[in-house]
Amino acid sequence: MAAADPISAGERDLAQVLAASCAEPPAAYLQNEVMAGVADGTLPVIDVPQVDISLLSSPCPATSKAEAQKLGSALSTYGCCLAVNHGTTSAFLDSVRDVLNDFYRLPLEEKTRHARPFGNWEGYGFDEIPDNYGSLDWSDRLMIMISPEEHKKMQYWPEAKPPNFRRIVEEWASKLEVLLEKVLKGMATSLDLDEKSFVEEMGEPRIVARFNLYPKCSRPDRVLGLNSHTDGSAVTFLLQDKEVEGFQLLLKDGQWVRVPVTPTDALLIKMGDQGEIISNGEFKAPLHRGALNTQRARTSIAVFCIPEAAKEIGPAKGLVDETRPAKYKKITDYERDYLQESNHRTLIDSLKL
Ligand SMILES: O=C(O)CCC(=O)C(=O)O
Ligand SMILES: [Fe+2]
Repeated sequence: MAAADPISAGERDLAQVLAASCAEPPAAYLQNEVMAGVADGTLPVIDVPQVDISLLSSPCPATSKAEAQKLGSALSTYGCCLAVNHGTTSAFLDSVRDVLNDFYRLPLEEKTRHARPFGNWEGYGFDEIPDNYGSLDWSDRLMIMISPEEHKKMQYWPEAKPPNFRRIVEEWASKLEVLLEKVLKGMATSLDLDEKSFVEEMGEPRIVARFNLYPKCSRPDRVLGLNSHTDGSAVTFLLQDKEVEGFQLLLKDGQWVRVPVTPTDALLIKMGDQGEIISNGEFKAPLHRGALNTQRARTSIAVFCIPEAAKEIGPAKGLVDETRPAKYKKITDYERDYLQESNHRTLIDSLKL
């Protein structure tokens, strides 16, 4: 649990001023050592497998099953895949990127009208810093629950500025609800489960959007935009920057790789810890991080799809029998514990049987 926010908003602004002037970042942001390969382009690039979401609901059973198997295989090998034909046009995704950029261009007084209060995760501003947290993240973020309707806290949603924010994000939320259901059905189908199985395990999903801005940084070899972590969600959708690369992933063999910028209308689908648990470890939540560069700020939007708080989450029934024991304990409201945990791997590890 965090006792107090050790870094004030003033210091955070300083980080951005420093970024602009290319001076040395404050010590609290520095990783212990130079991270060879993180920022200098020497890490290998992976070709993330593509999944055509429209084919998951093809009237031809062989076609939909084959696409579901592509999804399942990507999620078990890489913990992620690139979704195409996911029901949202490039033009609409550009308008989502535009409202993010318009928000971050507002003066600080305007953004802090939606500031995250101490003890909350929702709102504008940096994350609460748990005890024993490593180096700070070189990032600014706005985090809001975008679905279901009854859990939305509109005081954290930009209203008049930027003018289209609410309309665009609400429209995106309804598209993402539909996409989530298709992806959960595809995941279940790939494991030979009833297609509704994961949808039912999740209950009424909570969908949280995190609008990330990573300012440029003079020391991308010592500072991360986002420290390495797994997501606490079941499934995460990531809308990447169209031009600036920075998302990196740890493969099963221990190799960090760069994920290239995404084609304009593709969305990255990523497993979170609860996706790993529900699938009894068939799908892997990958460790990932955000790298920086000296030239340009980078943005991304991560959308976390989280099971209903009251639902008990554990390996899906159809995946456990005498020959395939449950690999994880059951848990309720994993997300609450996750948000308080400084080392996210420890939390899912504590559930392993
Ligand atoms: O910015 C990125 O590419 C990654 C974002 C992310 O992992 C997160 O917000 O959890
Ligand atoms: Fe993440």
